[in-house]
Amino acid sequence: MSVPADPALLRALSAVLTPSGAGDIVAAGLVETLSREDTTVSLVLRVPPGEEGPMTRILAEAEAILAAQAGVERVRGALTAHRPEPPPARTPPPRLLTGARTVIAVASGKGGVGKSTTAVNLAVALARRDLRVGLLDADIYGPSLPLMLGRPDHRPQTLDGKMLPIEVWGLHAMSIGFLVEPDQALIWRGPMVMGALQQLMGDVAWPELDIMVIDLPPGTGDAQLTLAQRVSLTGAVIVSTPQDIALADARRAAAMFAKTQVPVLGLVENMSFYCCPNCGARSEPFGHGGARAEAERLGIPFLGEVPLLPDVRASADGGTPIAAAAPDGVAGLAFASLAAQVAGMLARRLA
Ligand SMILES: Nc1ncnc2c1ncn2[C@@H]1O[C@H](COP(=O)(O)OP(=O)(O)OP(=O)(O)O)[C@@H](O)[C@H]1O
Repeated sequence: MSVPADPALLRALSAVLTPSGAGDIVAAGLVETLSREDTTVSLVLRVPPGEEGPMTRILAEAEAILAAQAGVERVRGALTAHRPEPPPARTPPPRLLTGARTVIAVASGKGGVGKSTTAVNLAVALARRDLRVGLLDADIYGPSLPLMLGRPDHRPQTLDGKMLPIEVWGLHAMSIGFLVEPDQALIWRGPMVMGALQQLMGDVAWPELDIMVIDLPPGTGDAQLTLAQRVSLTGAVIVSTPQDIALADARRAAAMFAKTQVPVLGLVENMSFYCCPNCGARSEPFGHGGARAEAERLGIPFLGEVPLLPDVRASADGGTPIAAAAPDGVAGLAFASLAAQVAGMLARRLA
């Protein structure tokens, strides 16, 4: 059976430039089909009008790149004539959050893996690197940021019709949780979801920021896709626990970002191992190494392991993120390392 090829192959193809040299063939939409059957990969490239000559060379280049990928033994490449131009699309709605130089989404395929914990601590660790950092809790189904930041009862002030983000732990933060009563069940119907997200992004007086960290809702549904389309995401960090079931969901999240052409900055393994707070002994209740192996399989960076520590939960519940409460502890250092890698990957955009 033929299946869509994994995101690593698509990423490999993005090294091939278009005939004009402006952009790559993936971003330019020239990859018509990329599928895989066991060790055989099939590739069909679309020929833009008048580019038949250079596209033959580009197809050969793309075939050579695919043939060099792990697990690929045979590549079947073909060119196809250009499609008729689609009717002019309606003007797309304006992009949101344009005041941030970079925007990264923290995502998970599954709830409860520590996505919000990672987003908050990553944001705090980035702010500790003297970056101007925003944190947007877009997890409209279960906003946990107000509690994790120690401001469960905060209500935003407004200035000139826009809400002011809260300033806490060196961050500028906003959450849907600041707008609804605590414990109020958030049951959103489709159009309301985008309305709420639009409000969080467009109706807030965000200052100029180096990095906006968005805590996405868990899963790979409409809210995540819409957000990826409305915000120019610089990249995504995927959080998983080591179990196979969480990793399968992480894989789905990676595929979603590949589909929306958002680069995945890497995979973080949360609750990776347990450190006994008394004796410091290490154990691995959920197994170990799964996320690293999965990252390798997907061809994305592995961004490190965050330990399962009672202090991480206690400090989140107590409103002081562990990256601020104990930056030199084992979890604080894990988040500092994550922040250093993310800042490194964004360095060109932040220079
Ligand atoms: N490394 C860790 N060590 C100990 N507790 C953790 C760790 N990471 C997360 N937790 C705890 O696990 C619970 C779930 O974490 P969190 O809310 O961050 O998950 P989530 O993936 O954002 O969930 P959802 O998206 O469903 O809200 C919280 O109580 C949090 O304090």
